[in-house]
Amino acid sequence: MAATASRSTPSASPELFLDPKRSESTFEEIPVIDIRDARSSDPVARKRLADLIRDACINVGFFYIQSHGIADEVISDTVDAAKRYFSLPEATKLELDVHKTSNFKGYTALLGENTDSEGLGDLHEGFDVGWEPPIGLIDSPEANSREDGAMAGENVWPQCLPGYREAVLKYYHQILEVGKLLFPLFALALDVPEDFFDDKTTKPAAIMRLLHYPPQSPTSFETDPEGRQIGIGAHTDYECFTILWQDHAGGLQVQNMTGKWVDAVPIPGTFVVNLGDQFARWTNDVFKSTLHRVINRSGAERYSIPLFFGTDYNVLLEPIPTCVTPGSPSKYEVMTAGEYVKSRLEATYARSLIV
Ligand SMILES: O=C(O)CCC(=O)C(=O)O
Ligand SMILES: [Fe+2]
Repeated sequence: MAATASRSTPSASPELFLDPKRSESTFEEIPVIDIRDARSSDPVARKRLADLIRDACINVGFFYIQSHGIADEVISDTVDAAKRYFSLPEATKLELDVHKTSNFKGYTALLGENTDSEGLGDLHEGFDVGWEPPIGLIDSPEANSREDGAMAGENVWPQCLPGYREAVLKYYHQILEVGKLLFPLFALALDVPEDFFDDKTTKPAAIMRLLHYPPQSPTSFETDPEGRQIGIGAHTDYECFTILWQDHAGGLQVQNMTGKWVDAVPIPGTFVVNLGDQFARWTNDVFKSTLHRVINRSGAERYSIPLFFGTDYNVLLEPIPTCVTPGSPSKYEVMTAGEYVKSRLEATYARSLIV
């Protein structure tokens, strides 16, 4: 179908989303978007912001956000917590081995994941956390009404690190609020009502990971000259979108349509946002779930914290009406978000070369 709508003059027409040019995107840079207007009640300002987000989602699948409102101290306390945890003896960390839980929470050792099916294991270790009420709010209505289906289960926490759980949950809940600000903007960007995701995101299905990447040593290139053992192998994320904090080490790369790896260089004061496969499913591939990887060649330890936002786990991943037309029919089998995420996690861990 021919598409004539210009991205700078958005319309409600589905043709806007079906512009063939969007799949030829050869971006060289990742846009930086100031999201201060996400908190504005001015519809014009919100629409302007949504238009910038739409452009990034259709052409790149990645963007940086600035003016997000999270204090540096909240971030640094969490990074310190991560450093303390990853410095523990391996045996202590393995007490919380992710394989001991049914919902993939806790510790993943170095090479414990193989994100790229062609890879030889990922050179990172991680600690996974799911939603739980903020400290002191055990009886929150959200906690009492959760139906997490395939992904149900509690977090696990190291008992030997005072303050760890507090720091991690404080960051988790603040970044969750940033995610909640973005969902209505994604809806606006898709020409559906701003509240489109409201009833689908009542119990945020949000997994957060603390990640530690040791520097990639020359030896790993000797044993793996083809570079199949890197920080995290080339992959797309599983949920709707990810908000990622990364330190100054660098190493995150994003692939454009020509196959070129573009560096997502660390920009102080920003988070990286990238779209995942649930959004590709919701939007019938109008929003790009872009391939990315990490190679830590900085010579220093690298730390990062992605938080993956999905819809509630019991919500069906069904294509958004503006993204489906007779000429562009729905591509994906409908399933719940929980079933989808669990199947992807199972596949990633099943490829692991260690058990
Ligand atoms: O550590 C990073 O910068 C990216 C991590 C990532 O892509 C992931 O965990 O899915
Ligand atoms: Fe990722």
